[in-house]
Amino acid sequence: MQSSHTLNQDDALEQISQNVDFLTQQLHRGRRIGRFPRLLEHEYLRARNRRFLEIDRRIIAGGLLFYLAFCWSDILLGGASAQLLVSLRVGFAAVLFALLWWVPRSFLAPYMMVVAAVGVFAAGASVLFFITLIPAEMRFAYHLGMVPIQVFTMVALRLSMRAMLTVSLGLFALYVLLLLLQPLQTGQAEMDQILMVFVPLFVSFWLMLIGLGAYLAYAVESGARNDYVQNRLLTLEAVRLKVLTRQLHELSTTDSLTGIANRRYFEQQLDIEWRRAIRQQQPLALVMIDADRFKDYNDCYGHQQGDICLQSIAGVIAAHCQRPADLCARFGGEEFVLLLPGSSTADAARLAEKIRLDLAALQLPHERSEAGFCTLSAGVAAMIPAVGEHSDELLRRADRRLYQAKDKGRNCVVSA
Ligand SMILES: Nc1nc2c(ncn2[C@@H]2O[C@H](COP(=O)(O)OP(=O)(O)OP(=O)(O)O)[C@@H](O)[C@H]2O)c(=O)[nH]1
Repeated sequence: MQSSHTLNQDDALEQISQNVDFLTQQLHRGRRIGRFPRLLEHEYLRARNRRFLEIDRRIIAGGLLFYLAFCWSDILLGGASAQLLVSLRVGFAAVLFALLWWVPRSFLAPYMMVVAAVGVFAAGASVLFFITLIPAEMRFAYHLGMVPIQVFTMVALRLSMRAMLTVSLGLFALYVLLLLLQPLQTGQAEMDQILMVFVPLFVSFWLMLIGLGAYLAYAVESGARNDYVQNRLLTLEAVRLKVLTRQLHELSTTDSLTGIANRRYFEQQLDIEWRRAIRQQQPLALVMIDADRFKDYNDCYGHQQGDICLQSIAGVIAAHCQRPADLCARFGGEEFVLLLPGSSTADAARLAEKIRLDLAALQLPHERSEAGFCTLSAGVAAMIPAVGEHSDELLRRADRRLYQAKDKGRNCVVSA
């Protein structure tokens, strides 16, 4: 007989195995940063965003401070627009700081990577906008300002490859647009000659940086996805181990035929309760129960039917085992025990009598028994144990009374 609890555990193990197979497949698929199947992708993005929020809020704050530090260049190079540039820079940084610190984390978490990508894009776009405001001969310096922004996008933020490429190519496109709309010429021949060399070099340098960034983002993202799956597998293995340990514990303490505790577990509990009874000087009661004429039952109805009968008897006994400390167990063969901490002999005898009557009420046919149906005999004993006494004494007393019950003609409870 398998308990529903065991079935649930088997279901849980089956579910774990399916999940392990599914995740292992993800590890072995060809494309390393392709999206996971829908649900897993959703969970991955949630976990990634949570980590991103924890780690990268400080990095973004550092980036913003770095961005703010360039107020000095606005003042030095901005000419008539210096004040405007500083105000725009400080205002922009303040808005992002406020967003990072005052918007609740729980609200920001799902969008953190998008916020970071939009933030860095806006920072880059602001620098490009500043270029349009400063004197022509100083502009090239601000072109160089795009380098730290690109590096920050690539390295510090650890954006997904898609986000990194979107931000980088977006800024690059804006830069090209700016070059088309606002030629670099300063009107100074020597300066313009240098810029003619500088700009193509800068453009190709930037494109190379984006290529390198894409490769880095690919490596980081595929590693992160791999780690995520490996971590999920480790968690599943830990859960599997827990379920198996619990199952092993149940197997070693449960009687496989009846589903109630086995003798080994009973003996452990008897030892524990015996010592507790000594400490607390409380009574400990034991009922030994034996099916009557069970050899005849087997001979008459077959061993299989005998097993079913033993399950019914165990069911009746278990139904009366209601207090948390009460324990019923199969002692062996057709013999059962009931351990009742805190119960007196009279209490335990009353309970044993109820069990006897309940089994009789089932009227399980047994043509070779005196009653014509299945019955049981029980011996009851209770003790307030003293230091130095052994729990075997309680077992002996209950067993002796069980024999007395058999001698009295069976189908009865003896408690004195
Ligand atoms: N079907 C079945 N029978 C069992 C199991 N364990 C023990 N038995 C049988 O239970 C019977 C016990 O017989 P006995 O010890 O002679 O006692 P009894 O026939 O019940 O007679 P009394 O105890 O004197 O009433 C034996 O025939 C065992 O084979 C079991 O798991 N399943």
